[in-house]
Amino acid sequence: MVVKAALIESIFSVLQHQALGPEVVDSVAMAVGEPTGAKRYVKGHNLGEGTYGVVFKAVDTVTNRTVAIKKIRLGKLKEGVNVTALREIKLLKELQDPNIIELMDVYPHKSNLHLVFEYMESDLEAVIRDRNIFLSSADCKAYMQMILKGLAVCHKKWVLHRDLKPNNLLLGSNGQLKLADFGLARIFGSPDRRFTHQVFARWYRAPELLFGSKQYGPGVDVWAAACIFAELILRRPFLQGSSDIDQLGKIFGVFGTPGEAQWPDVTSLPDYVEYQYSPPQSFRSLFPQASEDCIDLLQRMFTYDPKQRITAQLALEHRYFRTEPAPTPCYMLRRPVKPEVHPKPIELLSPAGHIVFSPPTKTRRLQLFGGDIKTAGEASRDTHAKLQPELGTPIDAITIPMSIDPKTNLRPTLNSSDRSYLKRKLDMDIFLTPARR
Ligand SMILES: Nc1ncnc2c1ncn2[C@@H]1O[C@H](COP(=O)(O)OP(=O)(O)OP(=O)(O)O)[C@@H](O)[C@H]1O
Repeated sequence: MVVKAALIESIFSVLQHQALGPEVVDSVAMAVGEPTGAKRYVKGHNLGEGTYGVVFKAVDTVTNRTVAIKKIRLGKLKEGVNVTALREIKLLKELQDPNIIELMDVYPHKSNLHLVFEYMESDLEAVIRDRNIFLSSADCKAYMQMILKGLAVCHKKWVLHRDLKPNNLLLGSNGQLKLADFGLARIFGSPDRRFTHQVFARWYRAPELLFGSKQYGPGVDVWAAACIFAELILRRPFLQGSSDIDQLGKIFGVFGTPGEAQWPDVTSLPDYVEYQYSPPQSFRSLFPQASEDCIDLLQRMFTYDPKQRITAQLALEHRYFRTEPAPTPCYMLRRPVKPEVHPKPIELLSPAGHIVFSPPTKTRRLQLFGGDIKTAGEASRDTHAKLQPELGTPIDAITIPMSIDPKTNLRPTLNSSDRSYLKRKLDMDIFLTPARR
């Protein structure tokens, strides 16, 4: 690990005093002997932009490895410090595991902090969306096992990820899945510790969060993992609410409105409101192709009462992972078709006649402009229809229902007011509550 603990600690202590700016951070780096951080990497193209910063591809000239560098503005003195980066560094330092993204280096440059990660080829969302990939039950089992292994490690170290979703599950060239994007992660453990409930992209939010719980635990990550499990099986996001209230409505429409017997504390949650009674649907009807073991595990992960919801560790020990078929070895998992490998960029024609090129690596940011908005499923079908002759492979008979909210054409993520609320909240949290070691 190239990360210089001393450097990071120095940055932490400098930033914790808040009276100092980015120039001081640079001089701290010099003092601990790493003035050439930025010079070590040859910058490549942008890989994408997340809520907290731009990520670009680069080559490490010392090791010759390809890396991904996340550039995060440290912020001006009067704006306060961007604690997201600090949080991510601090937690990733403690979490080293084959199923968790490796933070290889950290360096300040100008007024930005750069986090250097191992480069990952793709993500689980690209797999789920790629209609050329048939996901067998052994493949789904392999992905779930890797997700739960990564989560179990986080929870064992008292870390909640709080932003699990398919595009935060990155895939290496050997098919290995790794949990990434720890910008919203938090230390948990103290029973009276109160957290913000504005975490997770809506479709992956546990019902206790939607009812405003501030004293939640690792069950929120298990619920999100269950949503991803269902998404792998169905090949579409499972519970696609268009607002928080609608999200709860979608959950209750599927699993039934919870009563006190099923979830004893539900009525005392801060934002609890009574919903009209809906009966539960049977898991068998929701997942007709799934095995009994698979359904049993899904049911345990989708348990309403967070206290009774299965833990990531116990989920890993569930018989689903011990019975046939065995999880596919990761190097045998099919990788999504990368747009770069096509002879020409993927084209999507908008109704108004504009040619819209898909982003080089990130189909999930797909947004059409001019005229009607297509669903991602329609766009994906168009894309494949165009590519089929070039690929030479017939799009087989598997019919995969693909639907993303047709109104927005996008997966919901945190909105800007959520983000500024979070930023204020997290700024306070990190300086007021020392992390558990
Ligand atoms: N280690 C990595 N290797 C390759 N690409 C990466 C890596 N880390 C991030 N990326 C890519 O960089 C882009 C931005 O990632 P980032 O984690 O900052 O945000 P995000 O997950 O896309 O969005 P959000 O912040 O809203 O969750 C994404 O396209 C992501 O796939």
